[in-house]
Amino acid sequence: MARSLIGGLVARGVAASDIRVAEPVETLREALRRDFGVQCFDQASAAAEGASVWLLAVKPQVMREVCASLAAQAAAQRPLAISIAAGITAGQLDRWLGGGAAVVRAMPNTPALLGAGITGLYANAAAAPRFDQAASLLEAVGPTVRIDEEAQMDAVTAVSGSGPAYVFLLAEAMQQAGQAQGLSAEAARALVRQTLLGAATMLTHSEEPAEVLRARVTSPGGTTQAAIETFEAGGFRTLVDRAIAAATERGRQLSAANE
Ligand SMILES: NC(=O)C1=CN([C@@H]2O[C@H](COP(=O)(O)OP(=O)(O)OC[C@H]3O[C@@H](n4cnc5c(N)ncnc54)[C@H](O)[C@@H]3O)[C@@H](O)[C@H]2O)C=CC1
Ligand SMILES: O=C(O)[C@@H]1CCC=N1
Repeated sequence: MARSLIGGLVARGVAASDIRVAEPVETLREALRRDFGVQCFDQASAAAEGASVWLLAVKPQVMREVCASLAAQAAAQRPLAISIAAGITAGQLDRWLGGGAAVVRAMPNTPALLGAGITGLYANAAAAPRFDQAASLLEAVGPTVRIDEEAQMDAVTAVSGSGPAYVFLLAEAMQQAGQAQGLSAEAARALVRQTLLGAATMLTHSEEPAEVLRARVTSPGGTTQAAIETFEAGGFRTLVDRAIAAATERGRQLSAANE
């Protein structure tokens, strides 16, 4: 995810020399330098030195350890700390950074790499005066949505953080189904990719809700109706509801498991 954000920021004119990245894996550091020209370090403390904004992009399971390694610098530098980790709360981040930290929880998604991401943002009280700074950083890779109730960040994660994977799953399933009906892999892939792009473009350019756009494709007694009835009879909406609820719950579990 950090790679997507770095790519998006650099593509949108942020000076690569202003971005300092911590990455313990040498081959990944080399790739970041080569691809984006950013400064790379093997320790978080080295990357954070002198920086007024920290973007914490490690796995939830290692966030505590990384924050602890930065606590002394957090007390001295008083940075704006932005975490993109699923589940980990602002209270946990604040505590692990030593207390009194300005913390923003951000939940971006991987289309950020193309400037087509969307990010949910929640700020704790200490970060509220610096909210715009966090928003403008993430806006380099797509629009942002301010979330006032922190508990809702798990739902943001479930809908838009994980969301691209649901679309890719749909693409995989449609492609396989097209091939099962006799299309070549190449033809099925081309048809599915452009169909998803076209539908997503209509969703973003139209004032009409998804429901109306769907109805317009669905001729009475036609092919779409046959497919939609099959989806509905198979419990499609319930399945999506259960999947998003499971992802939301996993966010809560990630917080509790890393307490
Ligand atoms: N993948 C996604 O679509 C999204 C991920 N996130 C969040 O982003 C975070 C990272 O997830 P991914 O990018 O998927 O994982 P990843 O495993 O691809 O990236 C994590 C990176 O952190 C590095 N790392 C490990 N220990 C480190 C340390 N001590 N200091 C600095 N870097 C260290 C790893 O070498 C790795 O390159 C997670 O907290 C996840 O919840 C948030 C939104 C979307
Ligand atoms: O799967 C995950 O936990 C992360 C958070 C949102 C997308 N990827």
